[in-house]
Formats: sequence, C-alpha cells, structure tokens
Amino acid sequence: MIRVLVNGADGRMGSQVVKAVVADNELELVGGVSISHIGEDLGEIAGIGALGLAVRAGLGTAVDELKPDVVVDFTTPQAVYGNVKTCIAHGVDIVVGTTGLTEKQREELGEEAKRGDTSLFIAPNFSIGAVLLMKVSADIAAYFPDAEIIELHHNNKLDAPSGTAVMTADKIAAARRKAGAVPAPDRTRESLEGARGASVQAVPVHSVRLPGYVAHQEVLFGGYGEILTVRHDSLDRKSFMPGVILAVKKVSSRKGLTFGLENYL
Ligand SMILES: NC(=O)c1ccc[n+]([C@@H]2O[C@H](COP(=O)([O-])OP(=O)(O)OC[C@H]3O[C@@H](n4cnc5c(N)ncnc54)[C@H](O)[C@@H]3O)[C@@H](O)[C@H]2O)c1
Ligand SMILES: O=C(O)C1=N[C@H](C(=O)O)CCC1
Repeated sequence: MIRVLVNGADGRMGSQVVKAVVADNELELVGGVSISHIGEDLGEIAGIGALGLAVRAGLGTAVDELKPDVVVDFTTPQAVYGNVKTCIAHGVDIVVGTTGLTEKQREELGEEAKRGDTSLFIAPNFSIGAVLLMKVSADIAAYFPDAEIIELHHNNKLDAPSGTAVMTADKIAAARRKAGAVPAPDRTRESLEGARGASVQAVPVHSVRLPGYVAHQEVLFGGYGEILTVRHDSLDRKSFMPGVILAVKKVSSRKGLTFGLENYL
C-alpha cells in the first residue's frame, strides 16, 4: 500500500483526490492538510462520510506524524514552492498539480529533490485529453507554425496564463525550432496594451476567466487559406483523477524531477 497525504485536501481538486485515493485499493489515505477546516473530518469534507481522519494544519508536522510515502499538492501558486521544499526536507516524494511555479523554480526544486534523493513529479494538467491536445499541438506546429492559444477557466483560478497554456506554448516553440518552421511576423501594434494577449515563447496566449467554465483550451493554427483548431474541455474535475492516481503510483520510480504526465503514459 502507498501511504498518501493530500495537501489542500478541502479544495476543489484536493477533495476529489481524497475520494480517488480512498477508492483505490493500492493506496491508503493517511491524512489531509489545509489552512481551513482544521480538525474537521476529511471524509465529510470530501462528501464521502466520516473517515476518522481530521484535517491537519502544517505540512511539515503532518508529514512527521503521519509518515506518508507520497504527498499530493493542490494548493496555491503562492504556497506550492514552500510545500515542495518541506517535502524534500522531510525526504517524502511529492506529486504536484498546483500551477504557477516558474521554470526557474521548477528546475531549482528538481535539483534539490535530486540532492535530497527524493522524487518530484509536476504536471500542469493531469487529464489525458489535455496531454493529447499538447502532443498533437506540437505535431501540428511543425507544419502550421502560426498558432495562438485561448485558455478558458473558472473565475476562481488564481493564476494566468494557465500552466497548461504555458506548457503547450513551450511544446509549440520546441517543435517550431526542431522543424525550422518560422511563424509570420506579427505586425500588429497594440493601441491598448494586452490586446494581443501574453506572449509565451512568441505564442500569443489569451486567458478567459468566467463562472461556468472548469478547464478548457483551444489552440488555433493558421495556414494558407485554412485554419486548424484543436480544443479540449475538462467538464468535471474527475477528468484529472486517473492521471493523479497514476502519478502517485509512479512517482517514486524516478529520483529528481519528472515534468509532465506524458512521461508516465
Ligand atoms: N494539474 C492539474 O491537472 C490541475 C487541475 C486543476 C487545478 N490545478 C491547480 O491546482 C491548484 C488548486 O486548485 P483548486 O481549484 O483545487 O483550488 P482551491 O482554492 O479550491 O483549493 C486549494 C486549497 O488549498 C488550501 N491551501 C491554501 N494554501 C495552503 C497551504 N499553504 N497549505 C495547505 N493547504 C493550503 C486552501 O485551503 C484550499 O482549500 C491551482 O494551482 C490550480 O491551478 C491543477
Ligand atoms: O482549475 C484550474 O486552476 C486548472 N488549472 C490547470 C492549469 O493552470 O493549467 C489546468 C487544469 C485546471
């Protein structure tokens, strides 16, 4: 059995992870940590009835006392860097779904994990459909280097652009370089700053935040008299759970940083 601790256990994602871990007979849920709902029953918060596990405050103490094999982190862009450091310092492997880490922070944490002989897995998107969208986007970019990304998320999302959009833009840029495919120069001059979105590796990214959305992304490729659009929609946070469970089971197989769910598929 793999002993799992969920950090951010009362959140939109964390509470789904609690349910998914409880439902898997190779995993044992040992506890949940949050900054609110302290002392309340973890199962009640996740909507599956009492589990007899109280939500804890403080990741370091919880790790010391509950001795998980793996911590799953779905917290906030502000907290995630410190949470990963805490896990590495305690020698615990960690699966990170929280977005907002910069590339530099990710690399730093990867080095620290390697030095600490721990395993760190980070994925900006755990849904299989989103991983496939990124893969086909990289394939298409070799032939259609002119691309723009529209990502659409719920209005409670704290970061923009989304981690998925940044990863997609990185993959498009790498595919362009490999194929020697150069996008047309953007001659538009903005009369209002931001009108052309944010440029991520020269790929414009447009972030929409509205109630009603969960997590969605379109990648638009422009060609000679044609447009190719790929779109993925996560309509329910359950879409992330098979990927999270897979990562929990695989994370300890490789020390240091692994970035992206495609590494486990
Ligand atoms: N990788 C993916 O597939 C994926 C999918 C969905 C969301 N996300 C990301 O996951 C993160 C969480 O999203 P959400 O919608 O569940 O947010 P949320 O606000 O619903 O949940 C976050 C939870 O973390 C708790 N928290 C905040 N700071 C904490 C800390 N220092 N220690 C412990 N707990 C803390 C909060 O109490 C809250 O309950 C975001 O960064 C989001 O972008 C990633
Ligand atoms: O709900 C969110 O927040 C999500 N964030 C991820 C991102 O930033 O890419 C993707 C899944 C949902």
